[in-house]
Amino acid sequence: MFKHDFKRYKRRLPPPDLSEVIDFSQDLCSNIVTVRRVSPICDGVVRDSQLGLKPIHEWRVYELTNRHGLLFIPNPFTDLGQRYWVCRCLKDFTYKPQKLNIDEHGDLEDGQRWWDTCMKDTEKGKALLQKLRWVTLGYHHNWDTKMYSENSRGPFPEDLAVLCRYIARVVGFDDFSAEAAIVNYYHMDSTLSGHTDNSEENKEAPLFSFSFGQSAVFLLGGLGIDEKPTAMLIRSGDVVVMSGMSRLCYHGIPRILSTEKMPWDDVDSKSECPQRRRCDLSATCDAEDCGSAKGLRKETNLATFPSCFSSEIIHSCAENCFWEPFGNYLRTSRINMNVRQVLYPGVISLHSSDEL
Ligand SMILES: O=C(O)CCC(=O)C(=O)O
Ligand SMILES: [Fe+2]
Repeated sequence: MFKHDFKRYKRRLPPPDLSEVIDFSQDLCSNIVTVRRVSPICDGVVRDSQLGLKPIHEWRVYELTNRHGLLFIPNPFTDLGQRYWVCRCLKDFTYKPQKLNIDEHGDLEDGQRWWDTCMKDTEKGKALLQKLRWVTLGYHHNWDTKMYSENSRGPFPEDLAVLCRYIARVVGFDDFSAEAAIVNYYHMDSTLSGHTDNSEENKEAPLFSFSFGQSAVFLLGGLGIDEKPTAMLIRSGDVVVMSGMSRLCYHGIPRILSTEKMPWDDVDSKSECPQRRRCDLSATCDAEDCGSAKGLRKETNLATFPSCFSSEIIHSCAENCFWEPFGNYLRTSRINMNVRQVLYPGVISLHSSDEL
């Protein structure tokens, strides 16, 4: 059943019927029996820092009633918050010590950075932009053995760990610790076939999935491959939490859907930077009417971000001329940050046999 639906949504011609795909951006009414609304926990979690997220009382949190523990939070991010993570995924998570799928291709010299090389406006740069498919952070996922190892563990970005810890507390998980992530980069024809994520020693901890850019059809099946999956539409900014029983369920992405309008397009269209120059990281655009300025600069108050967030990125990504290449990338791409806890609470390393 999973494979059958996967093929149906993947099909190009005739295009699939999307009427059964749950769209959480609509106010869901009670005729969708498979979804219930749950309350985010504000008490004790509210703090001055908003981390590029909307205030918690504005969040909606849904749970699938047929797959307990599958939580869906339609875009809790501010526009600046989304831009921040997109810049981190494209500019900062894409060089050593992170692992990239293109590491073995020999396209990048030692020390050369993927995003900088892609932005050089050369044929090679353009081709390289399309080649990046995944990056691993923290404990690097080994695609062959499907095992993590102490020998293949890098630092986990503190800002991403803080974001996950915050969202985890709002949905009732007090001791989540982000230790591994796969960042997936999809183009319009990309798919991710049905799989379960069970490489983690601790399979009880939830998994957090953040998506930016083009939309996607997300299928969540049962523990086995034969159950009919539930189809959900994931839009830019949406957060999916796989916890409880849903943590080990089959899931996959049969289709990327092109989205006419991105959350930040309103800001963009009103506000092309008149200087048409790229603000570099060390200088924010000083053009008075750089449109970015109006809506997004207001959000760059560093008091609302913990110090582990990059203040350079916070300030730069509010500027449209800095943001432009990132926004362009997203017009035909989707980015998904898939974050897992690997170890049980209180455990500091894996007890794998290769360490003994
Ligand atoms: O792209 C997604 O939404 C899902 C990615 C995923 O399932 C994974 O990385 O294991
Ligand atoms: Fe997965």
